[in-house]
Amino acid sequence: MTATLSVNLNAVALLRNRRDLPWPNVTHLGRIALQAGAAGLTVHPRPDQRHTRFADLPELRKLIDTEFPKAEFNIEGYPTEEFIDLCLRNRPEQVTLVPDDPAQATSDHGWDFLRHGEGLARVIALFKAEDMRVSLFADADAGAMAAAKATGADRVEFYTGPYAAYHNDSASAAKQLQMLAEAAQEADRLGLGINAGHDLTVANIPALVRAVPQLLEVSIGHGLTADALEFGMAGSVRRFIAALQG
Ligand SMILES: CC(=O)[C@@H](O)[C@H](O)COP(=O)(O)O
Ligand SMILES: NCC(=O)COP(=O)(O)O
Repeated sequence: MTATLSVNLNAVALLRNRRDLPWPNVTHLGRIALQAGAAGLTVHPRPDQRHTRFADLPELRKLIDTEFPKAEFNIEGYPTEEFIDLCLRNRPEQVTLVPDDPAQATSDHGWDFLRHGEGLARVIALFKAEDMRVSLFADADAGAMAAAKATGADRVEFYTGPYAAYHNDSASAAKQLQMLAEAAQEADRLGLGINAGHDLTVANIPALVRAVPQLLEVSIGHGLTADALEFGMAGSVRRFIAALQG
């Protein structure tokens, strides 16, 4: 089964925020992405609202509900009270919990499931009681998958930054792919669904989907937005979907 594409709109929002002007329109770029075949939209509203703003979320929820009822909304973030409230108010199909400090420039590691498992389990139970699927941002570590499963999460999202970083070093990339493949096999054995994301591109996706055939969903923002500056949002969504087909 081909992994689905969820387009992360953070980079579009960052461009919008440069001026006090309503363009580029985040909701309309999301509409174009869904019209072009994306299966869903992702945002990671950070506490400082540096890119995606809290006010963007109800607009994206309304877009999916009224124009693309089969699409999914995926909200990513660290489970503060503010984030939990944002999710309860905007009711995403999927919540992806990420262990980011507010000061971080971007997401750059997965959860320490042994250290944070109990707290995660409480938040996960809350979201699942509201019929939201929960995914946990995870490093490619097969040995951590049992602790991830014990939290009650539905899926893990493997952090693909370390793989993507070696775009000019095939031996190191191969090692990262092996770690991803082994972690995915263990997650699958335990009944965890498998997502992936961070720094994915048209160039590095085919090897990833070959190494991780269990992949259900990729969420892509930075590389797709950069691609869209050249090919347009609709063209880039089609390019990334083709890359997912291997
Ligand atoms: C969790 C992850 O890797 C990305 O989803 C995240 O959205 C990146 O955040 P920025 O867009 O703020 O870099
Ligand atoms: N979860 C990954 C995501 O949503 C987007 O990451 P990136 O493609 O902006 O690096």
